[in-house]
Order: sequence, then C-alpha cells, then structure tokens
Amino acid sequence: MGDNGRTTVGIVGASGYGGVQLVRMLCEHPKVDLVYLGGDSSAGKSYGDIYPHLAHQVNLTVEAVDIDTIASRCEVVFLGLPNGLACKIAPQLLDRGCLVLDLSADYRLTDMEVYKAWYGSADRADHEVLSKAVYGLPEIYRDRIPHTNLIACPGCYTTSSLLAISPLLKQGLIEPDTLIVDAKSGTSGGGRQGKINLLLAEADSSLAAYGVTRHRHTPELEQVCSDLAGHEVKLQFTPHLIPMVRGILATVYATLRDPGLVREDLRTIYSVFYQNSPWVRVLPNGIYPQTKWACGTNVCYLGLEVDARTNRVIVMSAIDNLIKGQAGQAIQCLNLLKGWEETLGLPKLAFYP
Ligand SMILES: NC(=O)C1=CN([C@@H]2O[C@H](COP(=O)(O)OP(=O)(O)OC[C@H]3O[C@@H](n4cnc5c(N)ncnc54)[C@H](OP(=O)(O)O)[C@@H]3O)[C@@H](O)[C@H]2O)C=CC1
Ligand SMILES: CC(=O)N[C@@H](CCC(=O)OP(=O)(O)O)C(=O)O
Repeated sequence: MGDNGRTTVGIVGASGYGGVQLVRMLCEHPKVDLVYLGGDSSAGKSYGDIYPHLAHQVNLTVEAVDIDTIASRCEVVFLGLPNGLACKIAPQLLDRGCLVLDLSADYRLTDMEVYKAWYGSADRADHEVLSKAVYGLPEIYRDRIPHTNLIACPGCYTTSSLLAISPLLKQGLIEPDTLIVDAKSGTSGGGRQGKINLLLAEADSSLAAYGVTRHRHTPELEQVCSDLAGHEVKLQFTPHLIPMVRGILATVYATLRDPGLVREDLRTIYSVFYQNSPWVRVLPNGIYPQTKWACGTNVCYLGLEVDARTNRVIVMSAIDNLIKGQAGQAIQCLNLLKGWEETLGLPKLAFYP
C-alpha cells in the first residue's frame, strides 16, 4: 500500500490491448495508484509516446521486467502477456507477496494434461501455484475470489458464453451435451501483435469461422460447464472473426429438458440468477443484445428466446472483449479481492449512439 493508503498497482504487458484498457480504467479507479508499467519491445519508451492520447494522464516509462523492482513497488500486478509467459513470473511475484491477476490462459485449466493437449506446451513446474489459482468469473465464483492471491482471468469467448450458459446448467434446464456455442469476435480479440488475418485488408468485408472443433476456449468452457453441471460436459464451440474492432456476440443453443418452459419462465430464472451481479443485464423479452451497447463497458447483455417448435433455448450474450472479456473483468476481480464495491472504477455506459 502506498503512503496515501491507496493500493499500488502495476501492469506487465502495458502496451498491449489489454494493458492499455487496464491503464485507462486504473487511472480513474478511486482506490489505486498505477506505479509500474512493464513490457518487452516497448521497454524504455514513455507510455505517452506509445499512446499519445494518454500522455496527459500517465507519466510513466515502460520498464523491462524485473521481479524485484515490480515487487518492491506493487501490491497488485496485472499480467497482460501472451500465453506461456505468466507462468514464468507469477510464482516469483507471489513468493514476494504480490496479488497477481493473470489475463492469459496459463492458470485457467486445472488439469495440466488438458492444458498440454490444447496449448501444446512443455512441462511446467508450477503445479502447486496452479492449484491455488481461482478462475476469475465473478458471477460464478464470486465467493472464491477473495480467498486467493492468484486470479486466472477467463478468456473473452468463455466469459460471454459462460454468462449465457450458467443458469441453464446450474438449474438443470437443458440436456448438457446438446450445447452449441456460436460466437463472433472483433479483431482486437487477437491482440496488438501483427497477425496477417487481423489486417484490415484481410478481415474487412468478410466473415469466417476458425479453430472449428479445436479452439483453445473449448476445454475452458467444458471445465466450467462440467463444474456447474456436476458431471462431465462436452460441447461444440465455433468462433468467427467478424470485421469490427471490439465486441463479442455469443449465441448459445441447447435442448430443453422441459418442453413446457416458455420465454417468460426463462427470463425470471435468469433475473433471479443474476440479481446480485451488477454487470449482467437480462434484456426484456424479444430484445436481443447488440455488441455496440457493451462497447467500452464492463456490461454483459443477455437476450433469451425459446423455440417451442424445436424445443430449444437460444441465449445471446454481448460483451466488449477487451473490458468484460479481459481488462474490466480483471479489475472487477481486484475489487472483490480487496473487498471493495464490485463496480468500482469500471465503465457502465457505452460510447456509441
Ligand atoms: N485481446 C483480447 O480480447 C483478450 C486477450 N486475452 C489474453 O490476454 C493476454 C494479453 O492479450 P492482449 O492484450 O490482446 O495482448 P497484446 O498482444 O495486445 O499485448 C501483449 C503484451 O505482452 C507484452 N509482452 C510480450 N512478450 C513479453 C515479454 N517477453 N516480456 C514482457 N512483456 C511481453 C507486449 O509488450 P511489448 O509491446 O513491450 O513487446 C505487450 O504489451 C493474452 O494472454 C491474451 O490471450 C484474454 C481475453 C481477451
Ligand atoms: C479474434 C481472436 O483471435 N481471438 C482470440 C481470443 C482471445 C482470447 O481470449 O484469448 P486467450 O484465451 O488466449 O486469452 C483467439 O481466438 O485466439
């Protein structure tokens, strides 16, 4: 804690898309002071040179990663790094007493064999650390979050999909193995590092699926769904890249157990399920969410429908992948870790018309 009683916070991976969203929100957060920014190729640069529009607010230079420096300055550290790097530095930060919020996939999967199968990574030595990590989806694991010092923040597709699915599984409303998740993401979901498929010339005016049957968020979804259902669940997840920058729309389909369930029942069930979740809005009947409503906010909008003809439920979920799907959710978890209001320092109003 700083001399002024505020919590000192650092970000490793500050130049990335998640990093810059963290900077934007943490600068406005009433309980924290942003004191450290770390990176690799951006080390040595003033943050205002990387993001000139933030120069008047952030007077920090990005530094090369040095654990002792970070731990000497920061009580809390956000890691916005590519997969496979957080597990190399989180254990050392935890040893030095920092609270760590990891935005990557390194600590999300509880079974290391599943992790290896989907991420193809070599053996890791941090099994004990992994066993202490809590999956940072507050709407499902709110009670667990304050009891750890390592949060594994969920992926963006998983956040939007799981908020749509959870009431269905928790209340036993569907046949779990009929779950299908069809999701569309904006290009910022792929990060700021240059990738050819994310170039405007490649992504513009085109819509395509990718990672069909093998996207890394499949085991993450199945892990949480199995936990909610109380038995192993397998589902179909198909992501798509859509020509817009921010936002995810996940549409979930499943067969209902009770053919008599109607849309109004579903709305009541969802409203009760999320009554203590300030970042989830269950929309009125017949209203379907648009990604632009969530853009720039930590809100997840849910739209519900039942097709009596096919006996299927359809749930649509819209979030901003960089906020509720990443940086905002990490700050929501920090608020819970510290016992602060869950909404503190987080944006709720979209900037689109
Ligand atoms: N984008 C999204 O919608 C979401 C992303 N995620 C996950 O969050 C994490 C961050 O994603 P995102 O913000 O998109 O990533 P970006 O590609 O935009 O940024 C990556 C950051 O990591 C830094 N970095 C890379 N290598 C090193 C290193 N060896 N040492 C120190 N810093 C390094 C880069 O720093 P520098 O520029 O200095 O090299 C950069 O700041 C990823 O694991 C991603 O999978 C999770 C949910 C949603
Ligand atoms: C559009 C796009 O490329 N999206 C990314 C998902 C980003 C994300 O949440 O990734 P992590 O699970 O690695 O954190 C992808 O499909 O890999």
